[in-house]
Amino acid sequence: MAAAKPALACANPAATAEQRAPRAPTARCHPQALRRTAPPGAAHQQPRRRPPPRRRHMALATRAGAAASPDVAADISALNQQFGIPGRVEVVAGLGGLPTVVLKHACGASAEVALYGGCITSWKQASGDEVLYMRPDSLKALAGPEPKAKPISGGIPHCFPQARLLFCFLSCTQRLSVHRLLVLCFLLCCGGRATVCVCVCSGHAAAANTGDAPFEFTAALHSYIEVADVGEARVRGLQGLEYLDKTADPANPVRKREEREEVTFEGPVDSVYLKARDYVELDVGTGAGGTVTTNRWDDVVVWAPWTAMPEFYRSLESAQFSSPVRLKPGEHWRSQAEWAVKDL
Ligand SMILES: O=P(O)(O)OC[C@H]1O[C@@H](O)[C@H](O)[C@@H](O)[C@@H]1O
Repeated sequence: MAAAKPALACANPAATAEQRAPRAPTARCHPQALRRTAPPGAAHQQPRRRPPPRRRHMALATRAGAAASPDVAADISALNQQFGIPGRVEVVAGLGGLPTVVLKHACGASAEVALYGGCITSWKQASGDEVLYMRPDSLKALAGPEPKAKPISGGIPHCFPQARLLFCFLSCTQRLSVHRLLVLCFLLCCGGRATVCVCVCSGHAAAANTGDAPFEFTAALHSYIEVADVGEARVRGLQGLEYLDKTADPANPVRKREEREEVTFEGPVDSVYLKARDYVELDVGTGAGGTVTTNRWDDVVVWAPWTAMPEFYRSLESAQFSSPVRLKPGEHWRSQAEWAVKDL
């Protein structure tokens, strides 16, 4: 699994010494990304050995408000009888004190999911390196009083009508027997009904119309990926696609065709690539990067704000934007996105 490799650092043995060495800090680099840059040689180290995991699992139908109660621990323990996944799950007070589910795989990779919006707020590689970016302004907003007025911006928010402002329910568990990944399902009820499944390196989104009228929506997995060097970051896999350029005026996007093999960032970018391929990669500027493989998401959004603040992240999203999903009563929709960190 890609998660076993050092995050966002070049681990390609064939790379030159210059390519393998961490890049010198530049004024345009985000400090967090720099701290994560692997030291020379680290790319070849084996992930730290960890003690055998305790087998603990997650609660069925756990209410967000009860997430930290002793009952939850009991539920988790009971579920351990049912599933034999190599890892453990904990419910903690996460960002802004929000109830957050932590999934830890035996290989060392982990993910954190805030029940507020079902937002994935952290995804760490086996090496401990964080892949996702959390916006500092978002963290400040989360520290405010309830009810939350703003969604979490950062990590991987689930864009679905109203979903980012709702607390979700931890709904069920399942085991992927082939990959033996930890999987959690979060249930968001809003208009229709959406289920978001998260495992350590992939996500499923599903929606069902449980009402008695047709239901239409757009949706996205709005993944924020932190980059080490914005000047070196590039996205591949978009050449030849039509896209809506929303940079100048989001309400009146300009339709264009992408001629570049690699999309680079010299200023703000806000583009919706239409009918995109199911594989895109973001080279973060270290010779490695994040890849997204999708199933049944039509579009890809590349969004890079260019603010006065030194926020160097890129949002590479799987989206259903150009053709809204229309569900009749009783119908359902399902899609999948899988993220990985690879040498590119
Ligand atoms: O809601 P957030 O996380 O602040 O992100 C907003 C941005 O999300 C992007 O998906 C859109 O393309 C941008 O137009 C928009 O500004």
